[in-house]
Amino acid sequence: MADPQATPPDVPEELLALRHQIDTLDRDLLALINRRAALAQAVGEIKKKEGSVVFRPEREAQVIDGLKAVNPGPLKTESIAPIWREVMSACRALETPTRVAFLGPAGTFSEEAALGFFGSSIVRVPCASIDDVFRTTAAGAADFGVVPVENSTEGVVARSLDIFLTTPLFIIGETSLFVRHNLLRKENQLEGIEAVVAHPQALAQCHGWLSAHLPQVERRPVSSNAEGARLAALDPKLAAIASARAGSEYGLHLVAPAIQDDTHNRTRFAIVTDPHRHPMPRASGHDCTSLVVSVSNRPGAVHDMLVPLKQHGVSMTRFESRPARSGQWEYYFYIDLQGHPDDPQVATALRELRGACAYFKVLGTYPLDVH
Ligand SMILES: C=C(O[C@@H]1C=C(C(=O)O)C=C[C@H]1O)C(=O)O
Repeated sequence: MADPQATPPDVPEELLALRHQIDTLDRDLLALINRRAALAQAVGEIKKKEGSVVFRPEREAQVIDGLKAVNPGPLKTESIAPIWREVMSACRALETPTRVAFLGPAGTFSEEAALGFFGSSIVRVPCASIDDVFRTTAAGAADFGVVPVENSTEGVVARSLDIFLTTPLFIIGETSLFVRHNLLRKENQLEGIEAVVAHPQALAQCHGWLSAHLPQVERRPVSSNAEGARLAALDPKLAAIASARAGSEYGLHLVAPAIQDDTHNRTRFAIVTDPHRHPMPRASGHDCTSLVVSVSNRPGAVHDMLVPLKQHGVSMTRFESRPARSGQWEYYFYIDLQGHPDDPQVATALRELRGACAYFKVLGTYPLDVH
């Protein structure tokens, strides 16, 4: 039998020499990464003694920011974050396992977001619904939960925002994903599809394509896109809308790629945890603080509430309203501010803003998503 490692006779000398150098460097890299891992283990021992938590999102953000600032190239700066996230994920796993809950089953965009944020050295805890992600994390069966909060085409994920009002969990990180929807099916053709099964958000995000290419076909909402893919694997008359990863997970053909109406379709996710088990991240230098507030129903109340932000030079990067369901045309406002409550200006602005609100809750403070 031929040796798979043997070099074919027609490979030029020059290429062989370069590959030899790469092999040598890879061994050096491996040795260096192992030295890094041993240091992380030592950090883990100190944390164990102190009884402090392992995952430090602000430190990980600083590590990535610091490397991006000194990257000499030719490696692209956007390649730094995914590489080091994986390295740090593997190092962190030597300190303690990180259990992460997300909307399952395997193959969802939520799972992809969890892997993108924590790296792949995690214990995956797939959940049946967004509510279940919050419940599982609050009950301590997962250390962190990953929940979608907004989509660039469809707007807010209402269920997540509503749960934020009452959950004891808080946000310690954010991450976002380009969402590419594909039509997946057991048979590699568009003919003979009886129903397209997907999460209602995905059906909405592909409305234009479905109307143009499958106008007569039923659109059947299911709990997640990956659940749709699972169902499509069982019934050849069904087609799913899901990620290419879900397609390979369930053995489906990619009948039509990238069918979302908006090619820049992005979803933003929040990373939540239990404040009794995890402290609020410290300032990383590039932070975001999320709040939910309400004001009394009187003219000028919303304006007055925002004045302290302007006065103290704090920028607002998001302002979202949701009905308070009181039947009185009252609203909750979801606000993202730039900065950390340890910044004196942010602290003062928050104190004054709180004074102007009927309801005020800090949902979390965390390092901005680093790419
Ligand atoms: C090693 C540490 O623990 C974890 C792993 C990190 C890393 O691999 O660089 C950074 C922060 C923590 O999430 C640390 O706190 O420094």
